Amino acid sequence: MESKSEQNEEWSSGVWAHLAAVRRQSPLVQCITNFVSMDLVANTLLSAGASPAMVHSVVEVPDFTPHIHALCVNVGTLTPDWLPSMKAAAELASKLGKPWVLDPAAVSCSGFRLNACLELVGFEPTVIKGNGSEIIALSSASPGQTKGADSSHESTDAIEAAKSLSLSSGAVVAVSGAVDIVTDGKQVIGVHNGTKMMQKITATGCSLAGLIAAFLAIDPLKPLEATVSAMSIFGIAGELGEAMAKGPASLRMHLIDSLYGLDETTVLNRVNITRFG
Ligand SMILES: Nc1ncnc2c1ncn2[C@@H]1O[C@H](COP(=O)(O)OP(=O)(O)OP(=O)(O)O)[C@@H](O)[C@H]1O
Ligand SMILES: Cc1ncsc1CCO
Ligand SMILES: [Mg+2]
Repeated sequence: MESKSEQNEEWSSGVWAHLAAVRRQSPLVQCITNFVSMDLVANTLLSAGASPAMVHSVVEVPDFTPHIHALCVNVGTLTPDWLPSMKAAAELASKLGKPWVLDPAAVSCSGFRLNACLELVGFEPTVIKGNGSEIIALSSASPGQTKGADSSHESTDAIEAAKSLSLSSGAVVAVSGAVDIVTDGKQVIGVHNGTKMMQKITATGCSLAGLIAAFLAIDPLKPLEATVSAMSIFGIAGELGEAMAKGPASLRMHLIDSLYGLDETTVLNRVNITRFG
């Protein structure tokens, strides 16, 4: 049986290899994301070495989506006129075998949003990334209590919901929080990187979903590993950023700078990943 630190060492080299591949290959990531998050998602992707494109219109999907390497769909500010482009892009990405991420942001806000997310799950996302409350609501297909975009659950409260959603949808399910949880329905991995203050910057979860899409683009056959790597890298950037920050606004800036400047030694030293169960 491998020790915890041996397991962590194995993960670390994979995490660095994934970031290096994103920087080398600069995958094109189409993002249909909410108004709050567009800027931070795009800047996160650029700092990681990927190429973001916020292409939203349904009329552009047939021309553009065939050229992308991955797609991220986020329903955070959903209105009825946005849903057709999300569905069209998701359907085409799936048909063309391109990885895509669904972020069911604030899914509990309304029946409209919950139904939209359930429809999008039908287009077979590669990864579903939400916070604890979002994953619990989507997994049970019932809204429960809502705090809007914020979570009222710990990510670890959502482990069973995440496993069940993964088995029913075929997607890898990622739950962000103090410990980021990633599961394919069988394995459950915990990523312990990150810092509490990241919750105080709006759209860090949305940016993480975009980053996961970039990591899927460079390792599409290993969605669990690519997702774990993206979560660890984003968390490490947050940890380094916090050391320079005075509060959330400067953490936002330092997080982006830290992501841009990450080197191999820092990544290998800071990755903190364990298996659950
Ligand atoms: N208590 C915590 N300790 C460490 N890291 C945290 C903590 N809470 C959140 N994070 C990190 O913050 C990032 C965003 O996660 P969070 O769960 O807040 O997303 P979210 O609710 O979807 O955010 P948003 O909807 O604003 O985009 C993740 O990288 C996560 O690991
Ligand atoms: C604050 C907020 N409201 C809808 S989406 C969003 C960004 C974080 O999900
Ligand atoms: Mg979110």
